[in-house]
Amino acid sequence: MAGANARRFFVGGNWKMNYSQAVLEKVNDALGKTKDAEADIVCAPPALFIKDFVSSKPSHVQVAAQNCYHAKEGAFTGEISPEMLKEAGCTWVILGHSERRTLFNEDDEFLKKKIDYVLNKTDINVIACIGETLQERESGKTNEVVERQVKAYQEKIANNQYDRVVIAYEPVWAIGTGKVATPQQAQEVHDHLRKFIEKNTNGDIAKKVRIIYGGSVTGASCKELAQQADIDGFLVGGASLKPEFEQICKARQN
Ligand SMILES: O=C[C@H](O)COP(=O)(O)O
Repeated sequence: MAGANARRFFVGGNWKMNYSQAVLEKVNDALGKTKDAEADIVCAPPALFIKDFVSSKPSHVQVAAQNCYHAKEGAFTGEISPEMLKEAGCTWVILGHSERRTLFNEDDEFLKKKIDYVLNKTDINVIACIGETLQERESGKTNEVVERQVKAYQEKIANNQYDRVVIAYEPVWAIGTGKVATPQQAQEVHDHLRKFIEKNTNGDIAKKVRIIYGGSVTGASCKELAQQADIDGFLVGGASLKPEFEQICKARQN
């Protein structure tokens, strides 16, 4: 596999359903100190507050939505289209987060429609999430599960669209639990995923595609994870709302 440095470090901050004026100010303060970070930094506020973030964030930070629907407009109560997100200032969207899969029953078939629409009808980029549950890991099914989830996305990603996609490996048992995967556990899955992507595409794409890790990443755990050959960044939940997000954005540097 290519050295990790061939791929630009990527750090996503998923605010989930958390927001207040004080949080916005705190996050912008931390982000203001990341101008020298050698990383793509992309934050995802709750949809209602995207515009507030767009008008207050530092210019080097990009904006993501946490979800979208696979149509431009219409009778889809409660949904938001990628076109609307773009108009609000988003250049990325998170798809298939485990909370969407588990709490809102989004399955691979549904997510295929979303990634297909976003990649082929808009120029928005995708953070495509995957990850196994604790039960799946304990019964030795991790690789099988992540392969199935990645394969579903891959059915809709053309070879020339991989630069618009970041794969986020987020073991469900590590999300919001404080139980971060060990660097070795994460590297093992990332390496497996890269080889799997290569099998379905080619070596060039596999070398270039970014695979990031998510699940209880903190300022304390980010450094060793960032040193792993196939970990190209992070998708951060809780810590993306704290001053330590600066440290996470610079995990490869310090
Ligand atoms: O999207 C982010 C992940 O769900 C990780 O969340 P966490 O860092 O709070 O565990």
